[in-house]
Amino acid sequence: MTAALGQGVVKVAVFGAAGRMGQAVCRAVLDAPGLDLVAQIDVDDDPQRAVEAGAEVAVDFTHPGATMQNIEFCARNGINVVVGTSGFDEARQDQVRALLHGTEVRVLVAPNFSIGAVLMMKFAANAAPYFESVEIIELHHPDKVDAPSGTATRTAELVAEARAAAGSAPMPDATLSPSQGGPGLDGARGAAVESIPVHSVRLRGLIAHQEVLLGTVGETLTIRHDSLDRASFMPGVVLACKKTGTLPAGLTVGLDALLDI
Ligand SMILES: NC(=O)C1=CN([C@@H]2O[C@H](COP(=O)(O)OP(=O)(O)OC[C@H]3O[C@@H](n4cnc5c(N)ncnc54)[C@H](OP(=O)(O)O)[C@@H]3O)[C@@H](O)[C@H]2O)C=CC1
Ligand SMILES: O=C(O)C1=N[C@H](C(=O)O)C[C@H](O)C1
Repeated sequence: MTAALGQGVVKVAVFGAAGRMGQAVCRAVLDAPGLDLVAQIDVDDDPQRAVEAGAEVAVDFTHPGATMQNIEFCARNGINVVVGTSGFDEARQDQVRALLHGTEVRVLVAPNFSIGAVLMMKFAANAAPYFESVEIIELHHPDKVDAPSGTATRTAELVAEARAAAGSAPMPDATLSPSQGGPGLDGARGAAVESIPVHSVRLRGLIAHQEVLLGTVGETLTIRHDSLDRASFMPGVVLACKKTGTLPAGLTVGLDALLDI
C-alpha cells in the first residue's frame, strides 16, 4: 500500500511554485500533517527534481499552456497529479485519458478547490431544471489570463447536463445580434458555454467570485459564491494531495469525487 492510501507521509511536488496559488499551496503543504513538500518547481526549473526528490503527487497551478506537458512528464515517471490550472476542456480531458491509458497514474482535475464553489456548482445544477433561464456571471482579479473561468465553464456544463436530463426547453431570449440583423453589439450577451450565457468581469480588488442567476415566471434565484482569500482553496488542495492516490487509475474531474456531498 502506498503512502497516498494513508500509510504515512505523502511526498508532494508543486509546479508553478512561484505563482499566486503555488506560493499558497507550498505554505499549506508545509503546514499539513501527513504531507511533505519535496520539490518547488517554477518555469525555469527542471521538473526532473520532482522525480529525484521521490514525489508521489505533483500539484499543478501553472498556465493552461504548460499543464499538459507537466502531466505527460508525471505520467512517464509514475507521479499522480492534482491539477488546479484552468482551461481543461473536453479535448484536453480526452488527451489525458489517452496518455494515462494502461498506466496506474491518477490525475485529478479540479476546476475549483473551495468547498463553497463546489457546493455552488452542485446547487446550481440541482436548481436548473426548475427555471426557464440560467446565466452565469464570473468575476475575477485582472491578472487572470483565461476567460471564462474554469469554474464558470464547469458550472455551465453541469447546468446544461441537468437541463438536458430534465428535458428543459431552450431558454427564452429574443435578442437579435448584429450578425442576425439586430441592433446592439456582438458579445453583449456574453459567451455561450453549452448554450448557457457566461459573462466575465475582470476587476482590481477581486479574487474569485461567481453568481448563477436562475429565473422563471415571477421569481428569480441567485446563487453566489465568493473566494475572499486564496486560503479558501487550501483545504481542498491538501485533501487532494492526500487522497488522489485512492482514486481509480486515470482521470477524475471535480473535487466532489473526494467529498461526501
Ligand atoms: N482550481 C482552483 O481552485 C484554482 C485554479 N486556479 C488556476 O490556477 C492557475 C494559476 O493561477 P495563479 O497562481 O493565479 O497564476 P500565476 O501566473 O500567479 O502562477 C503560475 C506560475 O506558474 C509558472 N509556470 C508557467 N509555466 C510553468 C511550467 N511549465 N512549469 C512550472 N511553472 C510554470 C508561472 O511562471 P511565469 O509567470 O514566469 O510564466 C507562474 O509563476 C490558473 O490557471 C488559475 O485559473 C487559480 C485559483 C484556484
Ligand atoms: O484564476 C483564478 O484566480 C481562479 N481560477 C479558477 C477558475 O478559472 O475557475 C478557480 C477560481 O475561480 C480562481
